[in-house]
Amino acid sequence: RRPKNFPPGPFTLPVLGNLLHLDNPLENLEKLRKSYGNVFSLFIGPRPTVVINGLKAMKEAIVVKAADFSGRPQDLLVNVVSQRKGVVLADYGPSWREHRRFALMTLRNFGLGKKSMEDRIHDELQYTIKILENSIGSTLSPRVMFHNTASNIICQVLFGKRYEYDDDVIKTIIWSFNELAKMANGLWALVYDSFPLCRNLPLPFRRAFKIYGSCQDIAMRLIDEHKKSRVPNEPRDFLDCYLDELDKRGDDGSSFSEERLSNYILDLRFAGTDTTSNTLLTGFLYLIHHPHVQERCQQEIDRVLQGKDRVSYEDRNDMPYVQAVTHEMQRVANTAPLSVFHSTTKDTELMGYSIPKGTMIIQNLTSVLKEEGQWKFPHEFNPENFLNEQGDFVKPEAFMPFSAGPRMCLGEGLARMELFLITVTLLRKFRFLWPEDAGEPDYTPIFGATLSPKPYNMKVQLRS
Ligand code: HEM
Repeated sequence: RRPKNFPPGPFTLPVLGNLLHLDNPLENLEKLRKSYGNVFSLFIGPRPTVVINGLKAMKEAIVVKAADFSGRPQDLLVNVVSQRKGVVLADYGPSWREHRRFALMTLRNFGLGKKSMEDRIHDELQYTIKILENSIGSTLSPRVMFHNTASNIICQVLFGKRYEYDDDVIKTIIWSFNELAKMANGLWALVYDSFPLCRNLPLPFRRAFKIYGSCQDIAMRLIDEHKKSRVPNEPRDFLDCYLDELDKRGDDGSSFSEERLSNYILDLRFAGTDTTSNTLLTGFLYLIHHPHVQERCQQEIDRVLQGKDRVSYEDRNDMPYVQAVTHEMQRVANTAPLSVFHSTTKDTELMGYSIPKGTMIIQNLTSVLKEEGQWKFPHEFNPENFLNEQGDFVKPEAFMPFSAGPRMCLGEGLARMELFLITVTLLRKFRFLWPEDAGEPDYTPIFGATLSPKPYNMKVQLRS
């Protein structure tokens, strides 16, 4: 039963609630939005859930009433498996806040350290360039390449280390997180989430605990290695910074601990890899099929960089067109279409509806990134969405791929730097083409933990 003045929604089935509506989530949520408006409700099994659509309702919830809407559901399989620690799934409260603040400050300070964030990105790009150079004259599937680039950049930031793709550590982490993502979207997670009495039974969801445990063992080994080789107060990476912070805090009862660090680095590695790599993968698919956009970027890049040996993040201010393109790549990639689920922290209201404490909240970011009235060309790939009449770069309010408010993506700065530096470096050196025998491109995305394009191949040419 819907509580009094709860947002409207479709008829619910016993036990299943509205699960059948989530079969093809993005399409079905759009249909429901058309029937019930920008704020509607669903039952995921027995769990009441409110779906928020469109810029106006989204802002009211996550910006204006930020504190009311910034919780995370705490009793889903994924939370229990990750022990409600880390940062992505941690509930709104002092320990989440402390950890979030620490990560933001640490990531920002990397720009000032011996090896800046830009250096780390450029170092990794040398490997990407080598792969592309070796592929000239043949075709290449860019999925593994972009995934490896994004994974190694975040690993360099977190552990000061890069991994070859066949390294056992990274293979285990990738495999484990893929399995966990599949399980989180599958039937057994639903049984776990909906029927608490089943939780202690030896059912297949117990495998998730084992898989997460093996990742945590790897994280603990990395922490031990760092403890042996570190010089206090001379941090090489994020992990060293956290260990310095632990020294500083001592046993003051704060929420910082080695165990929490292991959850934390797994969270950051996970949140910072598929998101960036799938954005690049989709972005390059569109660039390949819009050669005039690729060429215009190359002209701007050549003009601004001239004899410079590499692009710096500062250069973006002189490249309005490239900026518009990287933002448009993100808008169409729509990599985290339903954000990360939120939860209400107290009884509250949204657009006149009453929403009780503990209600699960789904932010339909797709509905904002493609909202008619907010964009010049909501349904096509067109960098003009980010350019004004004078050709200056402008960012509309509805550009929300990182969400907004206090839970907004913590890696936004790093992700934006990566997208700009990688796109410019690769477009400066190469031309990307569609293989003649590849048929028509299929832009239909695959829905998973993040949205990704279907696998595709590309051809690479060296620019003279
Ligand atoms: C194009 C790349 C990326 C996109 C589109 C993206 C998108 C998002 C979105 C939509 C959220 C949920 C915000 C909310 O709940 O309201 C999020 C959260 C988060 N992201 Fe990202 N992200 C990207 C890259 C990264 C990177 C590189 C990192 C690593 C440093 C990262 C770390 C995080 C963390 C830690 C959170 C949880 C924040 C919290 O709960 O306080 N993300 N991201």
